[in-house]
Amino acid sequence: MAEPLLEVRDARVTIAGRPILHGADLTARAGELVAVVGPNGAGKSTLARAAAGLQRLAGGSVRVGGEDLGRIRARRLARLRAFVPQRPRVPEGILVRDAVLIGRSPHLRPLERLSRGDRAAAERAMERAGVLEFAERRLTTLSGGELQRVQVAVGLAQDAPLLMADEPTSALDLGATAAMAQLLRGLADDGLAVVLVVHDLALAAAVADSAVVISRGRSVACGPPGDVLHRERLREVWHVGAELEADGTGRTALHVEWLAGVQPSEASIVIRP
Ligand SMILES: Nc1ncnc2c1ncn2[C@@H]1O[C@H](COP(=O)(O)OP(=O)(O)OP(=O)(O)O)[C@@H](O)[C@H]1O
Repeated sequence: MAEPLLEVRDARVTIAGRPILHGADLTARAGELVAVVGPNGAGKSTLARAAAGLQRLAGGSVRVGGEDLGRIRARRLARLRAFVPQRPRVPEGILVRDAVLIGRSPHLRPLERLSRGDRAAAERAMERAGVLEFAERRLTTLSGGELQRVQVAVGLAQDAPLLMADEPTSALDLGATAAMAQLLRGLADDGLAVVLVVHDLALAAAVADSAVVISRGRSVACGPPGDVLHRERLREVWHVGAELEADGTGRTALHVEWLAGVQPSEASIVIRP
């Protein structure tokens, strides 16, 4: 089996004195799409940020391309992995095309100008993410869903063998979600290692080779989505009666007992008055 492009072992993260991750594992190989799933606040984004080198570890290890993350310099790390954040910072006045071109910066030497090849790579990334039509718009004028797709284009422009995307479909409509699913699956089929943090379990089951379930700061299961996202686990981790159905052709459904009455003490989301 190919060496993992990403290997996170027993990751521990403490924020403001509070343990947020206490034992999370995540492995992704070239050609593989790994979905990271779990309830709100479980630690998925923290795990993805730690795996991307954007969150300091209090324990455990992250290896990217077989090397310890702490030993990889920033510019080289940016050529090895692209990270599409859940909540990107949107600078005033920047055009979409220029934002995507920033994705090329890890490939430039200091003060080196963008080449024709860089511009072509940015155009390809915009085309693949379906954002060419917004190329001349300012980032601040985009809708939430349009902006998410632009963020994916920025990540693609990096041309890194490992792409991590934190909930890139959360603001997308059904058609745009399907297009994103196809794009991410296509990237994995092209040989990238893709890590997708996602809430939609039916989507995860349709596109992912494996799913890592995060619950209360730990990875509690890892394997083919159809195996790990069984009824008992959905009850145990999400506190809901639900069943995943997959026919093996990329068509999936999540049957949820929406009104079955979750005990308030069990609910992962508590709405306070
Ligand atoms: N900077 C921070 N300061 C304090 N707490 C934080 C900070 N960042 C994350 N947390 C807490 O860490 C926990 C895990 O957060 P994280 O964003 O990783 O969860 P998640 O699984 O991605 O959740 P969601 O599905 O809601 O996006 C949450 O309880 C969150 O409030």
